[in-house]
Amino acid sequence: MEVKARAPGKIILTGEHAVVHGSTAVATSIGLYTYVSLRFTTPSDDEDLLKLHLKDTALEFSWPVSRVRGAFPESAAQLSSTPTSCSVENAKAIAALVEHLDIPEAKIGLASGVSAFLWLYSSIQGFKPATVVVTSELPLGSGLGSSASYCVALAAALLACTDSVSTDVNHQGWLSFGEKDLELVNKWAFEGEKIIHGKPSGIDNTVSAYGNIISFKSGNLTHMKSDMTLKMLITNTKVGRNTKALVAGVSERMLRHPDIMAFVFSAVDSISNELTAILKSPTPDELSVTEKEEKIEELMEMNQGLLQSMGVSHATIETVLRTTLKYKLASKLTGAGGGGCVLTLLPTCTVVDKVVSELESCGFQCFIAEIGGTGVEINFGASS
Ligand SMILES: Nc1ncnc2c1ncn2[C@@H]1O[C@H](COP(=O)(O)OP(=O)(O)O)[C@@H](O)[C@H]1O
Ligand SMILES: C[C@@](O)(CCOP(=O)(O)O)CC(=O)O
Ligand SMILES: [Mg+2]
Repeated sequence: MEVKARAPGKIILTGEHAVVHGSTAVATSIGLYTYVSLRFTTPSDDEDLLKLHLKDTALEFSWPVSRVRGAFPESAAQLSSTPTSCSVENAKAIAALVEHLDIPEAKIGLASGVSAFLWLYSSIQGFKPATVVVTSELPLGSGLGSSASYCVALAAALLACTDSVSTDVNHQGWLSFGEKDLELVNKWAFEGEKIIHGKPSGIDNTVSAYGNIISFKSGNLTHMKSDMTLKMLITNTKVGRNTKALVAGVSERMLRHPDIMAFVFSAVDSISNELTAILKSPTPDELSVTEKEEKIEELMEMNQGLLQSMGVSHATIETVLRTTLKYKLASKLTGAGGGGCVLTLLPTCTVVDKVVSELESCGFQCFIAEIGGTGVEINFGASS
């Protein structure tokens, strides 16, 4: 049996980092996906291996299933219907399995992704031999939620082959999950994100699982219906960074300056609430599209200022801000910052050629995001 899952990346329009501390954030899925295919070994394969092939990074790992089973001290009974956090003891067992892989130093960030795989696989599928192949259209570690889409696609493919969800294996083409099953996929993906991020808010896996535009606060999601067409330019500064370290840095700043940071997070909450109101209000309303765009630009600028005060901007992000401002366009970082990607709102009728070529001359990569669209889906047709 073979199943494939795909889960989208995301952009955070407002509220990153503050959302980890209880503020509202607004995010939307984008049309770039991570794909996971899962194939169980058949007796004719004569293999007793669990294989993970990370195609984009050209890395392939395998473990004898007996070694994986033996490594877990709290030998995981199959837990597929009960999303469970990885205990300290199990984390140590996983670390030992990952240490043996000799991941090249330049790609060591992948170790947390491999650890998340081992936890999700052993918890949901137990200790069966299989081959799992991962490919992604998202740049890794750039603020577009590659970690969440990886965890959501993994959880979806793994759960699709259990009795914990009800799926139609005879369906041709891409298939969405029912509401309860989607909730289960999302909860498991969150457990994977915890291994990669340390302290995720849950917004990234939630928007990847559900798709479209959402507002999110303290673990609760609100689906948003908006008739406004948002066009965003994404500029990848190509400066690598790690979400876990940036989130930890903001928490440390909060411990040093609790009163100030409480105001910063509260201001971000208000920004996200204003954005939500603008996006939800019907057009034509008392506000024209142009007025709405101007308000969104101002909210993005204010959010960027607050992200700077959290300490997560970067010289390259500032270069993008300065460059786009020359063309009277507003920008903000998206995701964890510290490099990664920057969003620029493209109001109706904006001509982007000049700003894009200036940004590209700085060595950045620009593209226009396809916003919204479906969340995670599965496909039982092997070749689709
Ligand atoms: N396609 C993938 N294959 C393997 N690991 C992945 C993949 N996508 C994401 N990851 C894991 O997620 C990490 C990047 O996550 P993160 O720092 O949160 O950045 P972002 O989520 O913004 O891309 C990678 O270093 C890796 O551990
Ligand atoms: C910084 C944060 O708000 C978003 C991180 O997104 P990304 O991993 O940089 O794509 C963290 C979180 O919400 O878990
Ligand atoms: Mg991430």
